[in-house]
Amino acid sequence: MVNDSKLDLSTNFAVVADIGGTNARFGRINLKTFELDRIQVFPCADYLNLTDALIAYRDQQDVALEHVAIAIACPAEGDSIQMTNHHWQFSVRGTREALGLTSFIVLNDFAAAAMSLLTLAKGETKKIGGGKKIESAPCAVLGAGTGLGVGHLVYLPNGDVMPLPGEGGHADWAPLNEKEWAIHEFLARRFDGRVSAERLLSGPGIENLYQAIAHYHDRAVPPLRAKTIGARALTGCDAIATETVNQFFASLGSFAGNLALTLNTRGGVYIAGGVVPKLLPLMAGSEFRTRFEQKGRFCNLAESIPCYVITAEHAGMRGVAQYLKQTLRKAPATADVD
Ligand SMILES: Nc1ncnc2c1ncn2[C@@H]1O[C@H](COP(=O)(O)OP(=O)(O)OP(=O)(O)O)[C@@H](O)[C@H]1O
Repeated sequence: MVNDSKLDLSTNFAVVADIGGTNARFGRINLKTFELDRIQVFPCADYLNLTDALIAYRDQQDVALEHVAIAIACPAEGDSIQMTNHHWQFSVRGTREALGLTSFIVLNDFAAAAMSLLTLAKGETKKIGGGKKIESAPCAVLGAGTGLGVGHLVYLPNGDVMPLPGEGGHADWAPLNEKEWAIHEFLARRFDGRVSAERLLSGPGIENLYQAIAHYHDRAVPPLRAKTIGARALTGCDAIATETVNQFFASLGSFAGNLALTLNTRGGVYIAGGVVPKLLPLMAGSEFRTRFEQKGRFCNLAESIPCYVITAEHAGMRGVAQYLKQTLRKAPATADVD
């Protein structure tokens, strides 16, 4: 997290954003009520840089750019920010000065996704399979979008929560059967000998999987966008697309189960990102949960941990707002922000 900031309890509104490799989502948060309004989504590809996108948002929504807090899909630890799956890069201080901002806070997008878990109402998640959530136990959140994001949320003894961002989407992918080894071999040739989980478990990953599975069956297929593959799988008109989505969910289950074991996430494993909600009708019949639980001597632990797909709108921006809420609460209080 980078905080170039004079945000305090006297502030009324902040602009918040959730910047992914494909979509930049903006909104305005009321810092007294924590309500989000003036929401607008821009394709990142339409803007040269973040500053231009922020200016377009300001002009189209008639909001003041004074306090800005963003979640972005890359490490956010120093002044220099470079997106992983898009060309935008900027200096935190340079952006604050160029836009004349009073405060500018930059979070990793999965730190925000982790904070968003605190805001989820009952109807905003869909449970996949069994297991029972233990309140205040660690949670994991992963999200397939342009990339594969990973974060965790832990509860501290003083009642605060701490989001733990990371780069878990870039951990090695582990094949588990003969077909997966063939997929691994195909993708290793494409990606310089190493296959990270993101190479399968993302929108571009679905496109890679489609080619790899066609190759496994000795079939020639055209390069298709993830959206088309997803649509074909949903209608059942393309057997390779159906197999691709099934493979996607099987590997997502294995990966989610690895996160559950790594941090003993008895608070649950949550699935964010734009891809899974679009393919949700195919998830229940997939191998997702079987593979989540297939953890050898620790299958009982995996079985006890629930999985949820986040179906809430704008969870990333809500996560940024939740982060601001916790930060402001800790500031020396002269006013009530709740
Ligand atoms: N119907 C669909 N089925 C499968 N994938 C889809 C579908 N529609 C869009 N996608 C893929 O979803 C991805 C974009 O997802 P999302 O909106 O979560 O991205 P993002 O938040 O900008 O990215 P990130 O945060 O991962 O950098 C694109 O790779 C796109 O190809």
